[in-house]
Amino acid sequence: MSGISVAFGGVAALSDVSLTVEPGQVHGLIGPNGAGKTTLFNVACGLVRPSAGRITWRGEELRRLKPSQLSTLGIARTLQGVGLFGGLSVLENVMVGAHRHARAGFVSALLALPTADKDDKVLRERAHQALVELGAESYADRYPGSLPYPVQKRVALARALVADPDLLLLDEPASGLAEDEMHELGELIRALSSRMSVLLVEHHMDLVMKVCDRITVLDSGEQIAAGTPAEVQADPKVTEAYLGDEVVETDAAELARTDGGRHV
Ligand SMILES: Nc1ncnc2c1ncn2[C@@H]1O[C@H](COP(=O)(O)OP(=O)(O)OP(=O)(O)O)[C@@H](O)[C@H]1O
Repeated sequence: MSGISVAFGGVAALSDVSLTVEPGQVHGLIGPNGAGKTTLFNVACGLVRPSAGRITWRGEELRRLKPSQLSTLGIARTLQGVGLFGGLSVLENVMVGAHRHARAGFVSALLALPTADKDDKVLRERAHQALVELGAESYADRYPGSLPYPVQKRVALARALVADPDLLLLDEPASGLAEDEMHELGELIRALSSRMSVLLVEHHMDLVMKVCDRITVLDSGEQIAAGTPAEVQADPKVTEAYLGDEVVETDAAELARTDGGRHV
């Protein structure tokens, strides 16, 4: 993505931001609250159309990118909300992510032609493998609503992985996870980078520093730093941006205490 700008109702959410995810690398996108991370992530998913800038994928410019194009482009994503289908089993949810590997079209599936049957078997097998990779195969027949949040997150990740993407977009995959689950997630993301590139939006700094090859830092819609984890950590502009954020959070916590926490 280069020179990306986005404005919501005249207010700039992103100004001239550029970011390249290199093949086989994990690229972190960080910044304090309201920095513009989700907005940039949504631009990459085709959910938000930038007012300026270019999105290029494998050397070709993607004009008017739509979320529905992602799977054909070899791009998969997980969103902040888990977004599983409540009426489908875990296995079926994951199968939805694998549909780009189906050879039969919608019509033959509808008419239950033999190709569709064969496809169904292949997709089931792929989905099962993805669940095994995420250690969630024992939940295959359960429904998402009955599962703990961390398991739902794994299923959502399995659904993204089953498409065998070249680029995986992850928006806050560690939110709501316990320390050991976060550690496992870190190992998994590192392992994934041998077969795909990853763009990771994440608040947990330990995780970001551990798994990313490169990091872009946003603050108030502007790119304030980019580089390796060590370079970014040593950048005074980054420390300053986060300090401001902590002061705001401390104020909020203080307010909650003095107000008995009723309004915060
Ligand atoms: N749909 C929208 N309409 C109006 N303003 C928006 C919209 N989405 C985001 N914004 C504004 O754009 C700015 C960037 O928001 P964004 O959610 O991208 O930041 P973020 O870095 O992801 O924040 P957080 O870490 O809190 O999730 C904020 O000022 C936010 O209020």
